Amino acid sequence: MSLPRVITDGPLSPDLDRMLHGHVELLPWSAADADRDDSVCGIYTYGHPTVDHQMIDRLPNLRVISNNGVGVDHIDVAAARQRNVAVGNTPGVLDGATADMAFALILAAGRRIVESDRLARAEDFDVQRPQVLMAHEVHGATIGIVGLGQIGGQVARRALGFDMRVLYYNRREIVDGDIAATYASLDRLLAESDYVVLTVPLSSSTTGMIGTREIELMKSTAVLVNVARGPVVDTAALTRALQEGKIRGAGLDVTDPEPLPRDHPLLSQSNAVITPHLGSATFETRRKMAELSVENLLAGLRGDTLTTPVN
Ligand SMILES: O=CC(=O)O
Repeated sequence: MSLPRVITDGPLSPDLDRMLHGHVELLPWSAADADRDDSVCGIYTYGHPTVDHQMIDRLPNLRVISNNGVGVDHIDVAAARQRNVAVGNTPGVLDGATADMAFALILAAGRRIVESDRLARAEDFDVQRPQVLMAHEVHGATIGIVGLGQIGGQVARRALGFDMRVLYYNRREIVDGDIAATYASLDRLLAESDYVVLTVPLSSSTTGMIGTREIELMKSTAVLVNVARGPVVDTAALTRALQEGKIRGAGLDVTDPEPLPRDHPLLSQSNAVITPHLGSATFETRRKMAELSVENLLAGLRGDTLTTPVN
């Protein structure tokens, strides 16, 4: 019996290869370039390849798009819905790892860890000078979480462990929430926070949410941390602000564009700590993401309800 055919952007991890073996026939992403392909029933997105309505239209027998990740800004979910194609993602399983990364960036940018590491390794480093690489404290500071969802909530829990005052901004205030966080307008949050952490999904309303005006509202000692999506921040405005010392630093797990071109000025800023989109990159979390996304894919191919459908 022939296996359902699924287009994917690989190479997939060995775990995923093992989980899919014997269940589906994998086709390379380039297979989607055909004018029309009646044989393809599924799309499995591993990185963040674009699935637009043209691609969906070229695959008339498509039943499911399963995304190995929570953000689905690269998938035209509305077009899929219109065609009755199920879309699945992996919410919940990566919140802790992504919040850990947010905190790693808070501490790294806040306490200048990367600069300190470079100094400790420098040829001419001899004795520690008293004023070298001074920073500001993380514990007891005010953190402003933009997007108190599942990941933002995990960031808040960690912040409370650091005795931080937690502000958050959402489109709507959370009533009866179980986290000791105070709702603030975005402007107030930006003005009062020492660490501003972005954990919102990318959408038309969050694209460019942090630009020149918003950065101007931030304290000159504040640090901006982005574990959401690069385009939530206006890269040119952030680069200028870091160059001019308008804010103290940035911790970025995501950038726009991603990756940054090798000659991008942001890469020369020592007050920016940049990691290449590794929020979920732990063995434990990636395993759970693989299991959930494969479960969604196989359910969709069978015509069953997905475990974690997008909306
Ligand atoms: O960026 C990571 C994800 O969307 O899961």
